[in-house]
Amino acid sequence: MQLLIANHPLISHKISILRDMATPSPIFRLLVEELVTLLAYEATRDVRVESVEVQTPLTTTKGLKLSKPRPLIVPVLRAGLGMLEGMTKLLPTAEVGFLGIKRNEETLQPYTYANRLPDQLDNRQVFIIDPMLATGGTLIDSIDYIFDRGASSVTCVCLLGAPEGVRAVEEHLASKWQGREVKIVLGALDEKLNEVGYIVPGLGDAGDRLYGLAD
Ligand SMILES: O=P(O)(O)OC[C@H]1O[C@H](OP(=O)(O)OP(=O)(O)O)[C@H](O)[C@@H]1O
Ligand SMILES: O=c1cc[nH]c(=O)[nH]1
Ligand SMILES: [Mg+2]
Repeated sequence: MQLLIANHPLISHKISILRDMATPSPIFRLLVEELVTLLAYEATRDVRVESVEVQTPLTTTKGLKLSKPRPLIVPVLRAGLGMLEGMTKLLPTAEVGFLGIKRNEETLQPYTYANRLPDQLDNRQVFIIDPMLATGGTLIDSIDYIFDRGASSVTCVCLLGAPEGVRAVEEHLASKWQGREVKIVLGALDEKLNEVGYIVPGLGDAGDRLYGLAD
């Protein structure tokens, strides 16, 4: 597993505003979208491409285009939906599949309430988007759904991660999916989880910050 933590002043600046509890939902949504576009630049570095010949007004030259099968973007509902627009801006030809996963706030166990993924993902490059990687349970289940369908690689784009969650994902991959290609791109690696499974310093509940209270 490859872990990539963005180290860029613009990203840190935008994340600091997200962390601020006074930032209202409309600004929060805008910043999430901007951040995803910045992180997606790094996350898509290994996207598969093939050569094409391009006719410019002056000559023909070699260029690149995204290979088929097209990449698949999977936002994990609800909070991951806030990252979809930013991601499709960079990968406009990608397909989109959906996973609805909510963790039980007492047990911290994830529960899947929606799954609209293609049955077959053979040889597909998949991008999971979810702002928060806390205990890692949600990401582990998401990765399992995708590798069970035959995908060749998974890149996870998250805004904030906790060391405990990154470790849990790494251990799971080593025990179940050794040799599969997984990259995690984080806007920031935070300090720890608190006693109720929230990322510290974090930004609170990403779904609530994006869309208001729904629990
Ligand atoms: O790493 P974990 O401990 O599994 O926690 C991370 C999950 O928690 C949040 O979703 P939540 O369950 O709050 O659902 P929501 O997006 O509907 O608010 C977040 O968007 C992740 O999906
Ligand atoms: O800090 C956290 C942890 C899980 N989910 C969130 O939205 N925030
Ligand atoms: Mg939530």
